[in-house]
Amino acid sequence: MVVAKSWIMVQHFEGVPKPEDFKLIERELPPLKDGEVLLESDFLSVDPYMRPYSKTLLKDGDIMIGSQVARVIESKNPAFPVGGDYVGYAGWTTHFISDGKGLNALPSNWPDHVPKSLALGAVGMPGLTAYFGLLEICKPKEGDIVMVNSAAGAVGSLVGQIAKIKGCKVVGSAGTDDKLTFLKEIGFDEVFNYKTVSSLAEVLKKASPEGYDCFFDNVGGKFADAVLQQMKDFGRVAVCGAISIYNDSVPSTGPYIQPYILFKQLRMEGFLPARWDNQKAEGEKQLLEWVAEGKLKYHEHITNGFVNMPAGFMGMLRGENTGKAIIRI
Ligand SMILES: NC(=O)C1=CN([C@@H]2O[C@H](COP(=O)(O)OP(=O)(O)OC[C@H]3O[C@@H](n4cnc5c(N)ncnc54)[C@H](OP(=O)(O)O)[C@@H]3O)[C@@H](O)[C@H]2O)C=CC1
Ligand SMILES: CCCCCCCCC/C=C/C=O
Repeated sequence: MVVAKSWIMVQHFEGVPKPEDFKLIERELPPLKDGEVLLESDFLSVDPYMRPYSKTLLKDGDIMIGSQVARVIESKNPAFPVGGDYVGYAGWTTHFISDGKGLNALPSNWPDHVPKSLALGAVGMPGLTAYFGLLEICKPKEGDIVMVNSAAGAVGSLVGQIAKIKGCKVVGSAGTDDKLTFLKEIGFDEVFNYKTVSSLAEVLKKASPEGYDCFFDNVGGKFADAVLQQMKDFGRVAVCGAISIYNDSVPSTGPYIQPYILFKQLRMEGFLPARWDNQKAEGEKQLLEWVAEGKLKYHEHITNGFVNMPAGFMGMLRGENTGKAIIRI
């Protein structure tokens, strides 16, 4: 008999998620039926999408959405042997039963020295987001100038490095000076702390007086408004995220962006990595290769203990993470 611990969302978040919005529950899992497997989570992911997606995908009392790297500990399905590692989307839970649908095996050539938690980060959804979002939406060319915000995070830190691999100049922003040091270490050309600069417009102009060819936007809101005004003609904007407005209860209004898009003839496109599911294996292979060769550096912000998962999530939204925010059981 296995008892699964899970975190539920007690009530829909109002503004910034708070500790009282989460509750830890325990459930006894039933015996396995034929075709089923029992998995135990080793690493769980906390991601910004959980905040906006909770509004549409969850109702009060549901288990929080999310993914994990989990190990098969009992199997009644020969396709999923005991000991196998899979990425699952079972939510914030220590154990779960699956019929195998939606379980994704880690790439077969996963090197021993690469932590399996990277299947939730640099070689997982955030990695694929950076890879396809940058290459397919921004379409960077050698010599292009690329701006990325939330640059020290899971996606942004990879975007900057992939842009460098492609021969671009990369400008990145983050919310602490320690994060700026990290960005310089992984190869960013120009960096700034958006929380301490007196004018976003000025710092963006100083970092690249000629403007920007590509903008990989993780933040949205006023930050995006400032960058859009400094795009070069025919610039490409990948709308990846809008973390600066996910917690807004009332939608804010900003400058209307159509004139910048029109007169600079910009191309601006939102995207979700599932669009490239048919190329997922190729993306994972390239990311894993770059990681194994040391061309793509990764950093993980590990929170230990399932009991601390809400704290890890709220901390990530506040900017406590450098690199990918991970919960280790
Ligand atoms: N399109 C897609 O399919 C995907 C989109 N995303 C989006 O990409 C973005 C980054 O995600 P991810 O890399 O996983 O997360 P991060 O690892 O970057 O963590 C979130 C970071 O956001 C920054 N942040 C928080 N609040 C603000 C704010 N008000 N203004 C500016 N920055 C803020 C913090 O860093 P700092 O110290 O710099 O403030 C924090 O560390 C998010 O918007 C997310 O929703 C992610 C994955 C897939
Ligand atoms: C049931 C869980 C759905 C998880 C979807 C993950 C896709 C991430 C897309 C992110 C968008 C913005 O952050």
